[in-house]
Formats: sequence, structure tokens, C-alpha cells
Amino acid sequence: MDKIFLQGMKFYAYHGVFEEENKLGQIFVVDVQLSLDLTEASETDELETTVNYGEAYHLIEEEMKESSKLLEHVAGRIAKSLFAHYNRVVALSVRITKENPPIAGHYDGVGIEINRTR
Ligand SMILES: Nc1nc2c(c(=O)[nH]1)N=C([C@H](O)[C@@H](O)CO)CN2
Repeated sequence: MDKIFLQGMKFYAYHGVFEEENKLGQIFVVDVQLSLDLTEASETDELETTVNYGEAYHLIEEEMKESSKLLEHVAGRIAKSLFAHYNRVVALSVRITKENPPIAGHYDGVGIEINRTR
């Protein structure tokens, strides 16, 4: 299946289980992959025949602004919004990483990934 990806989007937001995360906020890295047939776009060269990833970015940005406790909940909202706006998308994945959560230790990041099919 063909793919459109939005990779390494960074948002300052307030998701988290702990009060300090809701108050102080932190940076979240979001990677989204959309599965859809890109044959028509590859043949017609028309933006209307595909998903405009610039527009998709703004949908994701809107969901990131609304606070949730769990990253799973944020990712679920992003998935619902993208499916609702783009009938062409048949499956998608949303990955969200916290690079500096309040967890002592040395690591590159923690996070979740959900994979959904329409
Ligand atoms: N599966 C998850 N585990 C945890 C989450 C989460 O969103 N999904 N969140 C937290 C805290 O908010 C984290 O940032 C600091 O411990 C803990 N575990």
C-alpha cells in the first residue's frame, strides 16, 4: 500500500498523568503514516486526488492542543480526526514520543504507537 508520512512533528503540549506535566508541559514528537492508494495522484498530478499533508498537519496540531492524560488517548483522537477528514485513508499509524518525561534514567524517548484500519 502507498503511504504519506508526516515525520518528526514537534509540539509543545500538556499531556500526562502527572500534575507537573499538565502544568509545565513538554515537547512531544509525533510521527504519522497514512496508507492510501496514490495511483491517481501519481497519474494526474492533482492535489485533490490525494491527501494534502499540509492540511493533515493542522488537523494533528489541533488535537495536540487538547490535553489528555495518556498518549494513547491523544493518538486515538488524531486517528479519528484523520479518518473523519480523509475517506481515501484506509489505515494509519500514529506514534508519539516524549523525549524528556519525568522518569529518571538515560534514554532517547518513551512513547506509544497505534495502528488502525478503517
Ligand atoms: N502507556 C503509557 N504509560 C504512561 C503514560 C502514557 O501516556 N502511556 N504516561 C505516563 C506519564 O505521563 C509519563 O509521562 C511520566 O511517567 C506514565 N506512563
